[in-house]
Parts: sequence; structure tokens; C-alpha cells
Amino acid sequence: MKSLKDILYGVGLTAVSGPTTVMVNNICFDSRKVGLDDVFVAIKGTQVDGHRYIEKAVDSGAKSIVCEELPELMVNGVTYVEVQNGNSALAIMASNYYGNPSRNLKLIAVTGTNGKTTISSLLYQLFKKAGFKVGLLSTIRIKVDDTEYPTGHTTPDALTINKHLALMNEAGAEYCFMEVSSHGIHQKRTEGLVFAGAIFTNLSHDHLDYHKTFAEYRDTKKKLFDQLSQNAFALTNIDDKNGLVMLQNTKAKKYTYALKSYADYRAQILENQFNGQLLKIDDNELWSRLIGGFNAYNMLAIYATADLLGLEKLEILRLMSELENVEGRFQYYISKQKITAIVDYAHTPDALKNVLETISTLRTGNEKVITLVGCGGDRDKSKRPVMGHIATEFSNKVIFTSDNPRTESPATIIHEMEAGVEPQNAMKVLSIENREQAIKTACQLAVAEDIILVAGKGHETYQETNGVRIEFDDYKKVKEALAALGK
Ligand SMILES: CC(=O)N[C@H]1[C@@H](OP(=O)(O)OP(=O)(O)OC[C@H]2O[C@@H](n3ccc(=O)[nH]c3=O)[C@H](O)[C@@H]2O)O[C@H](CO)[C@@H](O)[C@@H]1O[C@H](C)C(=O)N[C@@H](C)C(=O)N[C@H](CCC(=O)O)C(=O)O
Ligand SMILES: Nc1ncnc2c1ncn2[C@@H]1O[C@H](COP(=O)(O)OP(=O)(O)OP(=O)(O)O)[C@@H](O)[C@H]1O
Ligand SMILES: N[C@H](CCC[C@H](N)C(=O)O)C(=O)O
Ligand SMILES: [Mg+2]
Repeated sequence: MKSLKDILYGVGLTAVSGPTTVMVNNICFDSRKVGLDDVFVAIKGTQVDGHRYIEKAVDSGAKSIVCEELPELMVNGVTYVEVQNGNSALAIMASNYYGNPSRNLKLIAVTGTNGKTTISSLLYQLFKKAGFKVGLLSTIRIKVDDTEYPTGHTTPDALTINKHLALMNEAGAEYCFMEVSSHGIHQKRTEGLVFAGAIFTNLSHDHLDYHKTFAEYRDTKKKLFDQLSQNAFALTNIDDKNGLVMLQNTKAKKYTYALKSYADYRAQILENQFNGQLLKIDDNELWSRLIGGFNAYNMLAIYATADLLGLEKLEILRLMSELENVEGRFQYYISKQKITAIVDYAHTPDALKNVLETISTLRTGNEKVITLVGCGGDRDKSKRPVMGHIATEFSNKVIFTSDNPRTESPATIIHEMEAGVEPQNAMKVLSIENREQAIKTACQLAVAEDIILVAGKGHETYQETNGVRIEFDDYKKVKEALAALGK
């Protein structure tokens, strides 16, 4: 139990009714999960207003309420606290409740449209190899040194973040690498965290359902840099046209990386093959198992970060050459008949284009590129025709199929992808709603040396339709389908 007063330290209160000396069991922002003596924080969400559930929270045992507007009906014996912003209060309260764990380690944020999971997971791998105890908060998993925890978000809610940071403190972790999504910043899930540094990867088309305009999406990402302290570093990719925007108002020490521009950290691609690429970084050569121009950026960001965190340059390069790609990121399988199947999490236009361009640089003859791709439901609809266009422009054959349809009609999503196909590419397209059937068809169409790209779901092991998740793993499915065909 902790006192409400201590938990509220640093939260600006606009009104208080009742004693703040009351003891609190847990902090809770969902009335359905409230227990005895909890403090319930009412959040104005995207679907409903949490203020509607204040009474229900009190009925379930909440002894204190944090909200943006005091309710008309206030129950005796319950403390009501009014704050300016519920999300912001929740984040600061979560940090206080868990003992402000971000202050006890070096927390590094990775933000941008693509590359967050790759960079944060590989930094985790690298610092582990260097002998440190390390934490990771990523789309795929949370790691408290060697212990793994599942996650449902790229950037979890503030309570989940701080709970795991506290576990990292207990485990003696010195570093934590975390992905910071634009939803996370906008919903203030990361407020109150003390970052030792932040990395910007790139900015391209995504989430325009949520942010409405590209400028708003960009400015949301920028807020992460605006909030850094002068002791932190801000590392940005200046080949991206928004790279310098991130540094405009930051107090942090500024560093840049680039392949094409003059920058503090520079890399050059010397050679590119299917099993790796040769990079030149800081006048030293590095063999990277991760291929493609986009991964040269990721590797450079990793190198720069490790350098800024004080690791020795040659040691960083040695450890980087041992790094393995992350699941579902250009994960490939070569079949008996030498058909190459690539599973990749490209779920944005830019990622899809990068992966297909990388594949095209690796082609040696007349092999076909067969791309299978869908778009997620209840997500940015404007990505769909663009991804339909890119897939058909850069492939010989394309199968449009379902990603996670969520609450949308799979057929409608596919039609929206088809709308982006140029007339001259229409002949390349097949549309098969059922993803398993689509994978089988791609495998039937492939002959020796062909390349099948299964895009969009990467590491995911499920497919979600109308709230129901079935087991689904692209890598397993494509391997099974090729084996069943004796290919
Ligand atoms: C659109 C979005 O981001 N929604 C997130 C948000 O939920 P919300 O605002 O919709 O919540 P709401 O349903 O309106 O409810 C408002 C409040 O009332 C409360 N409530 C509600 C009902 C009730 O009976 N009682 C009650 O107390 C809720 O607990 C909540 O506090 O806050 C929730 C708690 O933190 C999140 O779990 C939820 O993520 C949803 C599930 C989601 O799918 N988010 C995705 C889009 C997301 O965040 N993705 C990014 C990655 C994107 C990327 O990088 O590509 C991520 O960081 O994971
Ligand atoms: N630096 C990069 N630039 C452009 N595309 C990239 C980059 N790194 C990875 N990609 C592409 O984007 C896909 C997703 O990569 P990754 O999972 O690292 O991104 P993310 O930012 O974590 O995505 P999410 O927002 O879903 O968490 C990869 O499968 C690859 O196709
Ligand atoms: N972080 C992204 C992941 C998209 C992955 C794709 N497979 C989908 O389900 O749309 C999002 O939540 O928008
Ligand atoms: Mg991610």
C-alpha cells in the first residue's frame, strides 16, 4: 500500500475533495479491473470516456478517483482529485508508484515509422553480448534481462512500462531499449520517463487514421525529442527529410547519422548479398547478416548508439557482426527446389517498397517475385491503394489477401488495395481472402529459383478477425505449403 499523496507527487492538481493521505492498493484505469482500495484514473479514450465508469469503480472498491472533471455525485469516504489530463496523471502516478524506475537505468527510446523493433531488439542483443544486464520493451516481447514477458503493444500503457522497468531495476539492468510509438507519445504512455537518449529512424506514411495529418504525426514523434533533458542524446537519421525536424527544439546533445549526407556517423554499403552485406562504418569494414539499404541505416543507428553509450568502437563492430536478424524481419527459407520464401513485417508502403527493392537487387536471373500481402483492418485505410500499387509495380505476380481484418470486411480491404493497381499491372493480380489458401497458391505458382515474399505479419503468430484470434504463423505456413507440394 502507498499513500495517494506520494503517488500524486508531481501531478498538477486542479481540485481535491477528501484526504490525499488515503492508502492505495493499485492504480487502475479500467473500471472492470478495479479492486479494493485502488485508485481509479478516468481516461478520455478513443472509444469511450472513462469518466462514465467512476461510479462503477467506486462500487468495485476504489477509495480514490483521479479525473479531469469532478463528478456531480461524490460518495462519502472517497477522495476525488481533479487533474488537467488523465493520461498525463496516470503516467506520472505509475512512475511514482513503481519508484521512478527509469531514473535507475539508462533508458533509450527508439521512434520512427519503421525499424524500431529491429534497432531496439538488436541493441538488446548487442549489450547482452557485451556482458551487461539489459531490458527491452518491443512489439514482439518484453525482456527483463533473460526473462521474457508477453506484450500486446509496441509501447505499452504507463503502468505496464513502469512495472517492467521496476523489474529491470530489481534484476540490476543497466540499460533498457524501448520502442516509442506515436500512439504511445500521443496517449502520454511515456510521460515522466527519464530517457538517456532517443533515436529517430524515419518517417513515412502510417497511422493517418489516428493522427489525421502527416504534420500531426511528425509533431507527435518530435515531442519525444522536445522532452529530453540536456544530459540525454538525440540521434537522428538526416537522410530522412524529417530527421532534422526532430532536433529543432531539443535540449539534448544532438547527433546525426546518414548514408547519403554529411553526418556524425556515416556508413557505406560495399557489397550486398542474400546472406549479408558488407558495410563500411567509421573507416572499418563490417559484415552484417542483415541485408538491404534499410538495414544499413538500422546497423548504423545501432553503432552510433553503442558508441554514444561508451562502448569501444572496434568491440561494437565485432559484436555487430554476430547479430542475428529479428523474427519476421526478412526471415527467409530456401526450399528443396531452391524457391526462396521471405517473411517480412512490411505493413507500411515504405517498408514494402524497401523490401521489394532489396529483393530486386538480389535477383540474378529470370526468377519471378511473387508477393503476397494484405492490409490490417481498423487501421489507416489510405495505405491500402498505395501498398496495392507498390506490390504490383515491383513484383511479377501479386496475391492480395487478408492481414488482420479485425472488425472490417476482408473483401472491402482487398478492393481498396486493388484500387491502387495501374491498368498495366492488373494482369499480375490474384485476390484470395483466405491467407492460408493464398500462401498455398503462391507456392503452387512458384518454380525453382523464384522468390515468394509473404508481407505484413512478420513475427505474428495469430490472425485476428472480429475479436477472435486463430493461430497463424506465416513462416510455418509457407514452409509447410512448399513441403506439401514436394518443392
Ligand atoms: C487506439 C488506441 O491506441 N487505443 C488504446 C487506448 O484505448 P482507448 O482510448 O480506445 O480506450 P477506450 O476504450 O476509449 O476507453 C477509455 C477508458 O475507459 C476505460 N473503460 C472502458 C470501458 C469500461 O467499461 N470501463 C473503463 O474504465 C478504459 O480502460 C480506458 O481507460 O488505450 C488503451 C490502454 O492503454 C490501449 O490498450 C488501446 O490500444 C488499442 C487496443 C490499440 O489497438 N492500439 C494500437 C493502435 C496501438 O496503440 N498501436 C501502437 C503501435 C502502432 C505502430 O507503431 O505501428 C502501440 O504502441 O502498440
Ligand atoms: N530503417 C528502416 N527503414 C525502412 N523500412 C524498414 C527499416 N527497418 C525495417 N524496415 C521494414 O519495416 C518492417 C518493420 O520493421 P520493424 O519491426 O523494425 O519496425 P517497427 O518500427 O518496429 O514497426 P511497428 O511500428 O509495427 O512496431 C520490416 O519488416 C522491414 O520491412
Ligand atoms: N503496430 C502496427 C502493426 C500492424 C501490423 C499488421 N499486421 C496489422 O495487423 O495491421 C499497428 O498496430 O498498426
Ligand atoms: Mg515495432
